[in-house]
Amino acid sequence: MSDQLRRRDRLTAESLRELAIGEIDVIWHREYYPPEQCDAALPRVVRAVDDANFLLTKEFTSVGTSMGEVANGGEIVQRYLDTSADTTRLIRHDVFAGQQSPTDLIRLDLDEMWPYGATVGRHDGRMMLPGVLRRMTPGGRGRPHIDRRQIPLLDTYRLHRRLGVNIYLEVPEPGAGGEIDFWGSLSEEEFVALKADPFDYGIEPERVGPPVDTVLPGKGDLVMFEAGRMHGVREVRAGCRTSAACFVGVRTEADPLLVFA
Ligand SMILES: O=C(O)CCC(=O)C(=O)O
Ligand SMILES: [Fe+2]
Repeated sequence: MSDQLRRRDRLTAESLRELAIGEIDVIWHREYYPPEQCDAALPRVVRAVDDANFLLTKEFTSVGTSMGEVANGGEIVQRYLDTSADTTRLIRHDVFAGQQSPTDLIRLDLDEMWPYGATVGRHDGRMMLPGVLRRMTPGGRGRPHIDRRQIPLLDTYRLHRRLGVNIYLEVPEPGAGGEIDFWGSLSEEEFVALKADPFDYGIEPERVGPPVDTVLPGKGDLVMFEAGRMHGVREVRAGCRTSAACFVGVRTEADPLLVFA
């Protein structure tokens, strides 16, 4: 029996439904976002990421205060809600000026593909951040982690699943790192128990054994997966890895999908 992930190679209404109910594990849609548009936007993306002030980790940088930073609740939740609209305008109008951003494109597709549409997550009448831009430079990586559903800001939604959505604007040469690794099942509680520091987002790869499957995304590719399955990004050894990302919260099939980042 193989532990390999069950994949689809197009984002369609059907593959989205399969991923949302756990019949498949990954949608890897090559060149979902046109590679020439990646190249056109990249200089402004890099500038925005360089100007950002991201606190979660030194392993990558990100534009906007993101959900990962508010996983433990506290005062930063207000900053998250206070900055989400400005960050969204910055990404849409300054960074992707005159060009559709990957996270706007995915929101439209999800809204049209899901039977009850997709909407930005809200909290106390304010919008969550619907997308981020992320960058890893040489030495950057994402240690194995689970993106939890049971965190203060998401609790009231009682999500069944939390899907990670990434569109890659720039990738290292093959062989230079940046692969996404996936591990087998581990519950949120088991993951939290494994973490040495509750405020750290992930754990050291040495502690979790070999992955069950790996994806090496190319420029423009969309990779969408159940983020409740432990995953991580291998160290970038040369070149840079830049992505637009969000999460999709799944409730029942009759509820709109929720987009947040
Ligand atoms: O950058 C990636 O490929 C994966 C990022 C990640 O951890 C996620 O989307 O949850
Ligand atoms: Fe993640």
